[in-house]
Amino acid sequence: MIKMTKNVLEVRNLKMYYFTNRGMVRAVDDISFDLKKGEVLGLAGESGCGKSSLGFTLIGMPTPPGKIVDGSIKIDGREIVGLPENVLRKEIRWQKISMIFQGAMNALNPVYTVGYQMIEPLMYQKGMNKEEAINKAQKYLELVGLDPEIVYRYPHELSGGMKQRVVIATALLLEPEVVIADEPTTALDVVVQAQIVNMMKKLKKELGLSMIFITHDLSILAEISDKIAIMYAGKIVEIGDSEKVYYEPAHPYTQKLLAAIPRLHEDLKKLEFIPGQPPNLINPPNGCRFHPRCPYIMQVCKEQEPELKEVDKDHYVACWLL
Ligand SMILES: Nc1ncnc2c1ncn2[C@@H]1O[C@H](COP(=O)(O)OP(=O)(O)OP(=O)(O)O)[C@@H](O)[C@H]1O
Repeated sequence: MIKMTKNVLEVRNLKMYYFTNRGMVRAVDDISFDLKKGEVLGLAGESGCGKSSLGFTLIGMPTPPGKIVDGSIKIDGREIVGLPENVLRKEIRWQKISMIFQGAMNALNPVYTVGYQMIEPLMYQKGMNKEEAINKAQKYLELVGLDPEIVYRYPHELSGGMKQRVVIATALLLEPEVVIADEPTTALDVVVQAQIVNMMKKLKKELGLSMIFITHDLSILAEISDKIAIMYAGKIVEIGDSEKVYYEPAHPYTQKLLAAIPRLHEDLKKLEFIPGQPPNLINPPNGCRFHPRCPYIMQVCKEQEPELKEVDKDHYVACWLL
C-alpha cells in the first residue's frame, strides 16, 4: 500500500506567458497546486484555457514564444525553474518528469522500428548498451499490455490503441516521478479509450505512478483521478477531491461544465451549454475572468479577482459567492 503523503510536485504562483506580436498571452497565470506520490490529478477545462501550456511548462519546455515569468516548480523538492536547458535535459526531463504529448502516437517516426525509437534515451541518458536497452523497452511494452516482440515492428503495423500504448511505455522508460498525460485517449474509439484508461489505472497501482491527466472529458477524469483541478482562462478556479468536484461542484464554471456532459440515466433535454466564449488571454476580463459568462455575477466579480479559498476539507474554489 502506498502512503499518499509525500509531495512529488509542488507548483507555486506559476506564470507562463506567450510573448506574441499581438501582445502577451497569459496562458498559465498564477497557478499553485501539489501532487502527492501515487496520486492522479485530473486537469480539465475548455479548449484554450491553458492545459497543454501548463503541461509543457511543468516539463520545463514552454513552446516558443512562451516564457516562465514567475513562480516555482519543485519536483521531489528540487527547484527546476531557472535551471539551464542542458541540466533540464540531462537530469530532469524524462527522468524526473515526462509527458505523453497530445497526438504523439501519430508522431512516431514511420521509418524506424518501435524499439529503435524507444531505446535512444536509455542508451544516451542511462548509458545502457543496445541489448540492455532493448530488454528494458520490452519489459515496458509488456507492462502496457503489448507483446514485447513489437520492438521489431514499424509504427504503421500497429493500431491506434497499440501506438498509444507504445507512447505511454516510452514516457515511463526512464522511471520518472511524475507523468503528464495530455489527452491520451482523444482520437481513439470509445472501446480503446476505456482500455487505455484501465491500463493507466493499473500502472498507477502497480508503479505508484504520480500523474497529471489532462482532458476535456470530465467523465474520464472522474474515473481515473484522485483530485480534479478545473482551469478557466489560465487559472485554476476549483481544485479538490475528485468525488467532491465531480458530484458537488462549487464554482459556477465547474457546475456549467458538468451540466454540459451527458450522463447515463439523465434526460438529454437537460443538457446545458455554457453561453459566451472563453476570454481572450491577451486582455482577460478584470476581476473574476468568468464573470462575463457567470449567471450569478455581482459587482465585486467585475472588480476584484477571487483567490482560491478552502470551502471544505481539501476543496478550494475561487469565487466571490463562497
Ligand atoms: N505557441 C503559442 N504561441 C502563442 N499562443 C499560444 C501558443 N500555444 C498556445 N497558445 C495560446 O495559449 C492559450 C492556451 O492554449 P493551450 O493549448 O495551452 O490550451 P488547452 O487548454 O490545452 O487547449 P486544448 O484543449 O485545445 O489543447 C490559448 O489562448 C492559445 O491560443
